[in-house]
Amino acid sequence: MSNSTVRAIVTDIEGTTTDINFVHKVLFPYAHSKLPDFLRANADAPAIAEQITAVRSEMVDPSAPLEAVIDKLLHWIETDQKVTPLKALQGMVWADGYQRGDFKGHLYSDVAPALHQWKDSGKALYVYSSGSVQAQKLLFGYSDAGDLTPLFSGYFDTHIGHKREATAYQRIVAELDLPPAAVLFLSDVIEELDAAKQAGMQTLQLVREGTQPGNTHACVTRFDEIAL
Ligand SMILES: CSCCC(=O)C(=O)COP(=O)(O)O
Ligand SMILES: [Mg+2]
Repeated sequence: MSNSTVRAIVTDIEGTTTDINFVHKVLFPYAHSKLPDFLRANADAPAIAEQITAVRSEMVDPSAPLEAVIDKLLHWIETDQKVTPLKALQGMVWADGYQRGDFKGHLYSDVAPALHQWKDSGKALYVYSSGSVQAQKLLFGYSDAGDLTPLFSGYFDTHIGHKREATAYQRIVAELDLPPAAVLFLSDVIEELDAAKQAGMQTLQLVREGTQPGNTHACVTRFDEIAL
């Protein structure tokens, strides 16, 4: 694929830059095991109390005890719910894991060279993931290709909207202050690509191992197949 009209690239993480197995078999189990004690120890810290309040607002009983809040969060992890307060708390717990060297952020081997090349050729790079902005910065900051955060001009999470809704992409494009057609969105998930296309963005599906290709968006299997 060759396209010189692209001025900015917005990339998804899970299934696009990063193996789904890293997210589901390393990050989610780590959060599942550490979150209960993290919350018990830090529930009164303002940044954490704010997220606990946000979880309670999603529960039938808004004054549910902390242990019920923990059970709710563990259920959301087990069922891969993209709920904003869960994502914020996961980011806080993963910070400790990255800093201790328990794991590094997985990137497919083609990702870092392509990001460097696109940045060097004047493209602005952004991330849009359901993981919190903190979690995104950690994954790219402690990645197995080194600290890639200087390459990115910005990060978006579910505070801007949900990834299957066109309004989220309209807001992203407005923040980038570019025409939608000058922005390329990369993802493995057809519903996300459909929403981005509805907002006027260019789209490209990453078909990594195990991804089902669709037929409504152009596809590549690796970042080095994308010539911009
Ligand atoms: C930012 S790393 C953790 C990813 C995550 O929590 C997640 O739910 C994956 O979401 P994505 O939008 O990247 O598919
Ligand atoms: Mg994805």
